[in-house]
Amino acid sequence: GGYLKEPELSPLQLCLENVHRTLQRKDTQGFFAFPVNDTIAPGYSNIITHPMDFSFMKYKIDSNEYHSLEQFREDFNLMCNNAMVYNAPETIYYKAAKKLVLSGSKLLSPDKIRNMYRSIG
Ligand SMILES: COc1ccc(OC)c(-c2cc(C(C)=O)n3cccnc23)c1
Repeated sequence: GGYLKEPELSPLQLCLENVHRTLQRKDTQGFFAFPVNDTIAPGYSNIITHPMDFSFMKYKIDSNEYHSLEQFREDFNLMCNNAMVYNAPETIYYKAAKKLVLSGSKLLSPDKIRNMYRSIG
């Protein structure tokens, strides 16, 4: 809308926005909404070499950096795995990541991915 040129989203981008929104809704506490920083997580940047969070994934969708659903799933799994590397198993972050990665594995199963590709033609 409006007079400024808004980039039209491709079918894959629209599909990724939907998947991203569905997964982010499960992060009710917002632990995965933004990058983890060394202030709230001491030594984080020394331990986690490839940080990932939902805001960065959204940026990558909108800048058309994902060329497949699988590439998106890799970033999602990276984000959850980072939390299970940095945080001890008894922490709320580790437990939230474990639950989130399970949700993602269901939503992004090979069968679900196949059906999504069929729907975007
Ligand atoms: C307590 O409130 C918040 C708010 C935002 C957070 O990350 C964006 C986090 C957070 C998120 C994480 C993760 C995901 O490892 N974390 C690890 C240690 C300490 N804090 C966090 C916690």
